[in-house]
Amino acid sequence: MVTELFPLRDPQTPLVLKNSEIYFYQDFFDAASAENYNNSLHNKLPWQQDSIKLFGKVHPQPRLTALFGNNQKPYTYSNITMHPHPFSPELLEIKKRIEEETKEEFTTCLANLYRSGQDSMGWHADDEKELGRNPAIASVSFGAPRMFHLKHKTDPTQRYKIRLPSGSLLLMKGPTQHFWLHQIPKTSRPLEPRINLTFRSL
Ligand SMILES: O=C(O)CCC(=O)C(=O)O
Ligand SMILES: [Fe+2]
Repeated sequence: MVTELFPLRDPQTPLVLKNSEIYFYQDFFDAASAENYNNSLHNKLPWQQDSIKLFGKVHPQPRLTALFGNNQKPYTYSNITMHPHPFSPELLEIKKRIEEETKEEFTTCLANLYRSGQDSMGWHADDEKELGRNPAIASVSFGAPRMFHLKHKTDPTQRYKIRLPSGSLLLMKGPTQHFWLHQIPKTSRPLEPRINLTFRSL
């Protein structure tokens, strides 16, 4: 059974999931700013489509991506190595807002563009070595709402989903990546594109 989670009244209170520290701000950006960011990031970011190797076969990734950083460090996940572009003023503005709220500092942003409900991201944890132990990952969403699924790595009773609307911020920190996997599943509902920015520190 997958239990749907809803925002808490106070976004500075962590969600009640064991072995995790997850915060959810449903309206981190107001509707007008979220709409502006959605349009402008869609048009301006240098989107690319990499290929991934799954069970020995090469597939185009089911979404577009772009990496930004304030250092030159490449980021490797799922056998893909990405090299960062410099941050645009707009991405820096978003990063600053998130850093002020979360009291975390980020060096790197992975941008994901889900062109339709057919684009997705499979189960994974953001546990790459270069992120260090107990990484803070701040994830903002613009455009069509999508379901974000969480499942505990060793306790099969622990499965949740949370709807990420435009302008929301999800912050995962502490032991979360050690104990939990997350995914954005495909959906057959016709959907507009969605942009997700995940801020990390490398
Ligand atoms: O699109 C999302 O909300 C999730 C993105 C994600 O998990 C990632 O980039 O590692
Ligand atoms: Fe992730």
